[in-house]
Amino acid sequence: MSTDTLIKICGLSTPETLSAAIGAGATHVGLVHFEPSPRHVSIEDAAHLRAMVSGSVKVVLLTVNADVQTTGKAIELVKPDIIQFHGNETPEWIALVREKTKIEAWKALGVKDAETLAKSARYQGAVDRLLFDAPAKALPGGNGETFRWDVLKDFDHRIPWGLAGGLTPDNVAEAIRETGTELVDTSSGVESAAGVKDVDKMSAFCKAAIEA
Ligand SMILES: O=C(O)c1ccccc1NCC(=O)[C@H](O)[C@H](O)COP(=O)(O)O
Repeated sequence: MSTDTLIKICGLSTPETLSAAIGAGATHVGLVHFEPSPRHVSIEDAAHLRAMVSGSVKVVLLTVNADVQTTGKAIELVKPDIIQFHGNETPEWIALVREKTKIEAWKALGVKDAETLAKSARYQGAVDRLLFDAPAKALPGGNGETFRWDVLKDFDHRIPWGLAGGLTPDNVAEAIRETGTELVDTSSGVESAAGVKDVDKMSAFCKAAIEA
C-alpha cells in the first residue's frame, strides 16, 4: 500500500469542487487558463480559487503557449505554487520564465512512443517536473486518452516526472503499479461531463491511488 503517491486533480473551476478535491486527498490542484478548454478559468477566478488553498496542497496554474508578458502577469496575479506548460514551450523559454519568476515549472509532453521519452532529456535543468500525457488531440490535454504506459517502465528517468492521460478511479492503481510513477494527474476521468467535476469520482480516484 502506497500512502505517498502525489495526486493532482486538474481542471477545477468552482469553489465547491476545489474543496471536494482537497477533502478527497488531492496533493495538487490544477487550474486551466486556456480559453478553448471547457475547464478554462479567467485569471481573476483563478486568483480567487487560489486564495482558498492553504497548507500543504499545491496550486498548479496551467497555460498553453502564452507569451512571456501574459505568463508573468498570470503568475503575479494568481500566485500559484507551480506553473505547468502544456503547449510547445521550449526548454530555453521555460528556463527564462523560471529564472525571472523563481517559480516551480512543469512541462507536459504527449507521449507517442519511446522516442518522445528520449527527447524529453532536453528539458533537464529547465523544468522541475515532466508530466507524461497522451498526445494532443482536439485539446493539448484533458482529452481522457491513455497512452502506452509500458514505454515508461524501463526508461532511465533523469527528471522528476508524473503520469497523466485517461486516468480514472478504475485504472489508476494499475497505472501506478505498471509505471512506478510518484504522481498521478487526472481531469476527465473524474468528471460527469466535460468540465464538470464529480465529487464521488474524485473521492474514488484518490482512494484508489492512495491504496495502490
Ligand atoms: O484539461 C484541459 O482542458 C486542458 C486543456 C489544455 C491543456 C491542458 C489541459 N489539461 C491538462 C492536464 O493536466 C490534464 O489533467 C491532463 O492532460 C490529463 O487529462 P485527462 O486525460 O482528461 O485526465
